Amino acid sequence: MASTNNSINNNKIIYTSGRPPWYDLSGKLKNPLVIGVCGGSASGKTSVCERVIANLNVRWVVLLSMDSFYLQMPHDADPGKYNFDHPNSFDYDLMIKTISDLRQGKRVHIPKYCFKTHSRLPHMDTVYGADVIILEGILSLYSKELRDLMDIKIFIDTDDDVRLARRLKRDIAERGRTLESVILQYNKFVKPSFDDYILPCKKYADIVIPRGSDNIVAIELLTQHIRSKLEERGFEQDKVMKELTEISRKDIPKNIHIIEQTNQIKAMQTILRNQNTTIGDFVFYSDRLVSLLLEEAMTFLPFRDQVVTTPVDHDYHGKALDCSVFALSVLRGGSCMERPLRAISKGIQIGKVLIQSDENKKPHLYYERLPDFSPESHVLVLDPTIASGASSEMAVRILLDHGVPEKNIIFVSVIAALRGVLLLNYRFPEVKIVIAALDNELSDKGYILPGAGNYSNRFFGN
Ligand SMILES: Nc1ncnc2c1ncn2[C@@H]1O[C@H](COP(=O)(O)OP(=O)(O)O)[C@@H](O)[C@H]1O
Ligand SMILES: Nc1ccn([C@@H]2O[C@H](COP(=O)(O)O)[C@@H](O)[C@H]2O)c(=O)n1
Repeated sequence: MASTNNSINNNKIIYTSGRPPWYDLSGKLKNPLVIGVCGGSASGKTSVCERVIANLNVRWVVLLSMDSFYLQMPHDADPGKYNFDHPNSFDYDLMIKTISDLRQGKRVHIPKYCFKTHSRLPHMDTVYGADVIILEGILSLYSKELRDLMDIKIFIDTDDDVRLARRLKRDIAERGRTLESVILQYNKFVKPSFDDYILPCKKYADIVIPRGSDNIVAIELLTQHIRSKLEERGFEQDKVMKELTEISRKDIPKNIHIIEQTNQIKAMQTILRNQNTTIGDFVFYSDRLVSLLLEEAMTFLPFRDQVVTTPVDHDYHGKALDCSVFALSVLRGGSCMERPLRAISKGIQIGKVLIQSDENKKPHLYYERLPDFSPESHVLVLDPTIASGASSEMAVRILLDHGVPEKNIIFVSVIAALRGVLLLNYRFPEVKIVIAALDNELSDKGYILPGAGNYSNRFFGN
């Protein structure tokens, strides 16, 4: 598989093209489309999936490989005598649970597998739901329970000789094998298991694609079919984007709050946006502006009435904070906002997530450390910029996954691009978004324009 992104466990990659929106315009969870792609080893399953994903141009696709679900080979087993092509080599229970959880929009942990050591790696990948979930693997259509979770079942039918030739090349180059070992394994296990278990799965397929990724016509037809199935389910990305771009600055939805553009606020922004501003000044004015933003954000927290007695023995009818408040810092940018937050909110617990975009500007979760959220928690999300809105969506989704209600989330950002912030609001209409500035443009490279450049680089000086 081409390494367009993500986590590489030696040769196989869990491809997650972007992250999910999960919700329709009314905030309801959408049903993702689950596709199973089966076929012999090196038939081109992964290559076909990649082509379909590229053609589809849907934002949220998860491509899982059955290889991630190989059971641990017994310690005393000889890899040369072990049948990796038998159904018993796979953890079907985990596969079924994973696909079923993903269908429900739940977060899942996917094991990583190493073909060189024939074992699971200690770390897992965290994957969130998607519009389209694809499971590819030699026996992905073998289990009825798994098939029942699939909306479209595909079999890639590539000539045996072609597959063997490709496998030889790949296994020697990428999986640390010798010519002899590949041929031995092929004759002893791969070919017999193909005949006994894999080929019989063809009868379950809705679509059979001869010649794998060479079959451009079949791939195009499949893409169109998936598109129409997605439309039936209410995934209308193009329409949504068009509607969003038609929203004018005057019709900004009520949960997007831009702080009052006083001269003082404009002056701070001017310093932050100026390319000649020194790091010292950038940090100073960032702290100042973020403090004001956070104060404004906190006005959305629930308060209760409280009466206190003043030192001159009079009652004062005041207010007290009426909830537990946490913060979620979206690293690295969010760390620029932590100091002013700690100065305002004594002892606040700050969770951290590291979300980084790949070369296709798709966000991926690399790290999370979270406090114990509850349905009563209110959370301030700290991220100084909202560009495309994709990583912001992911941060919100993580909170929802941990039981924080959407209405209890307040997203605090210094500068947001119009499109990104509208998209975030579209996905999560109840999240309050508090920003200091709303910029009109987003460049092809994903930079907010006019923007302030890379916020954390300017803050930390690198
Ligand atoms: N149409 C093709 N022409 C040439 N090589 C291909 C083609 N499709 C796949 N390959 C190569 O064959 C190997 C296996 O392809 P892959 O798509 O990973 O198959 P699978 O997922 O079924 O094992 C890879 O090294 C890939 O680059
Ligand atoms: N430790 C392992 C595990 C699996 N295999 C072989 O991988 C093939 C499945 O992967 P594809 O990408 O080709 O679908 C399967 O045929 C196993 O023989 C292995 O060699 N070693």
